[in-house]
Amino acid sequence: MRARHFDIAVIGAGSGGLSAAAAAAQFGCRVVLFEAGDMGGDCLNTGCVPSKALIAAARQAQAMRTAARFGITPVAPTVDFAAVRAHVQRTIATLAPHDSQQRFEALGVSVIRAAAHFVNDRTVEARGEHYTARRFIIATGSRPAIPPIPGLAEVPYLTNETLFASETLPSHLLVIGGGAIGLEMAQAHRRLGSEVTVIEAAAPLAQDDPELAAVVLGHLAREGVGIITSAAVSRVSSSGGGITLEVGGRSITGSHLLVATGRRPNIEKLGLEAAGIAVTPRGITVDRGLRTSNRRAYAIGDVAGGRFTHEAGYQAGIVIRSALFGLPARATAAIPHVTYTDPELAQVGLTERQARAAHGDGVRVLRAPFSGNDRAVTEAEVEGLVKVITTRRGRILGAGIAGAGAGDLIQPWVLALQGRLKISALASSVLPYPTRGEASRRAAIGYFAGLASNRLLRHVMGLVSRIIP
Ligand SMILES: Cc1cc2nc3c(=O)[nH]c(=O)nc-3n(C[C@H](O)[C@H](O)[C@H](O)COP(=O)(O)OP(=O)(O)OC[C@H]3O[C@@H](n4cnc5c(N)ncnc54)[C@H](O)[C@@H]3O)c2cc1C
Ligand SMILES: NC(=O)c1ccc[n+]([C@@H]2O[C@H](COP(=O)([O-])OP(=O)(O)OC[C@H]3O[C@@H](n4cnc5c(N)ncnc54)[C@H](O)[C@@H]3O)[C@@H](O)[C@H]2O)c1
Repeated sequence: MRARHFDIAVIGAGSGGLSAAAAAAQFGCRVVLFEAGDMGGDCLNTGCVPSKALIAAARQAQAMRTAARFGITPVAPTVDFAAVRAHVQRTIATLAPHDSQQRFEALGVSVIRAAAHFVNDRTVEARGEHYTARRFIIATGSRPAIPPIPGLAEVPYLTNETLFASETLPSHLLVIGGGAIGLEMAQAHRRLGSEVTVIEAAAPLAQDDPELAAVVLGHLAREGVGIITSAAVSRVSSSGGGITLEVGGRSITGSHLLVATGRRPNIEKLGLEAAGIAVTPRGITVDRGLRTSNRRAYAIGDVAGGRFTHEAGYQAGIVIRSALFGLPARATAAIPHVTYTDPELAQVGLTERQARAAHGDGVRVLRAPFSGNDRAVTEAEVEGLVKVITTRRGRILGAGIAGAGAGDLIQPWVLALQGRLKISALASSVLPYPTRGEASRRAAIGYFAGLASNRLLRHVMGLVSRIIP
């Protein structure tokens, strides 16, 4: 069979694959892009976009309930779930053209709407045709990992792949898994009017700084999200339209069940063995330049152990630099992450625990609570804090923020880490008043608070005051 030849073949048109295909096409390469499902992948269709649209609707409902603190009569909102769902679907439709087949074809990319798999180390097959390429970029993403809980396979359960198409608001949503999906969706459903119970096997938000996570978890508890921690679900069953979980000797019954217990990389149907591409259960094995064990092939995004859309996009840039220009490129940037609960939880670089593990006691921990931030006070949203970890000499190791808008507020810290700025750069910046961002500067200034007790500095100041009376 004669193969069609390209410079770059990209498998998967999600966050990583689309970024890579667009960049390669813009540099004039002949690019083929394979997509087995919907253009845009998880993020657009069943991930970031619908989840954030649902969260936005839920925030409006909550604002109506809690308006009394501003002197406005609070009301119990009437939630028209079909209309909420329509808002979610409309949001996807609004953003879809950016990821569409038409847009990519206009960029010069050959888009093949079919599953692709390797037949040897330099050829993939899709819909019975062969395609060769100078370089391959595998960006096939991940899918929900379903735990082997007895009875689970026999009951109707939701995952992120089905949740946003669901037509009824659950009266009681059970959620297995207290990670990002579990808690974002738990709060959104609670605010829209569901009773919600989350069952987490270990600790919720375990990737984050416990001090910051506690701010979010405390808020969720006050809003009525039930979270059962360190608990294993031993059995799942359904009867009379309800779903029952056996958890630590007690039974909890809900109307719907969401399983949000992590991800599995999409590696099984790719013919990776034929291509000499090594894998582990965590995904395709890559080096720091994201190259696989087949030197013609790279892997990016969730299929290579990634977790976030911006991470997949960043990795696309790294492999394009390497594949097109042969430039040595390594994925070394600190990847921030944000959990879009309210309050939000954001982190970049090391948490306090990670910093102490790496640097021992040679770290400084700087904090600025939002209760001391004028804008937060005017908006009656004073929960949370900025927490920054530096070395003794003021090198920034990491920053975390729990509070309203944390995902936006973390951005100067991303820049600071990327640009290797010292804490003095943030402390000396002039920020507009009143903004929540001033809390970051306040935390940075905290680094210098210790200087007032520095004996040498006080001695010098004493001398100066004698010379210049
Ligand atoms: C509910 C939810 C909320 C999320 N929220 C956020 C968030 O707020 N912020 C954030 O940064 N991240 C978020 N994520 C994570 C984010 O969606 C993923 O990290 C991101 O989509 C990964 O991009 P990717 O390119 O690796 O994979 P995907 O975007 O999943 O794309 C993979 C594509 O490959 C296709 N494919 C698979 N196999 C083949 C094959 N053999 N041939 C052809 N095509 C194939 C699939 O159909 C899919 O379209 C969320 C995830 C979920 C589930
Ligand atoms: N805001 C964001 O950036 C965002 C939002 C949603 C999802 N995502 C990404 O999507 C992916 C999936 O998210 P997720 O929440 O499913 O995974 P996760 O890894 O964030 O959390 C899964 C949770 O489930 C728990 N768990 C596992 N097995 C369990 C069991 N049998 N019983 C009870 N609890 C169990 C784990 O201890 C963990 O806390 C992640 O990569 C995440 O980064 C990101």
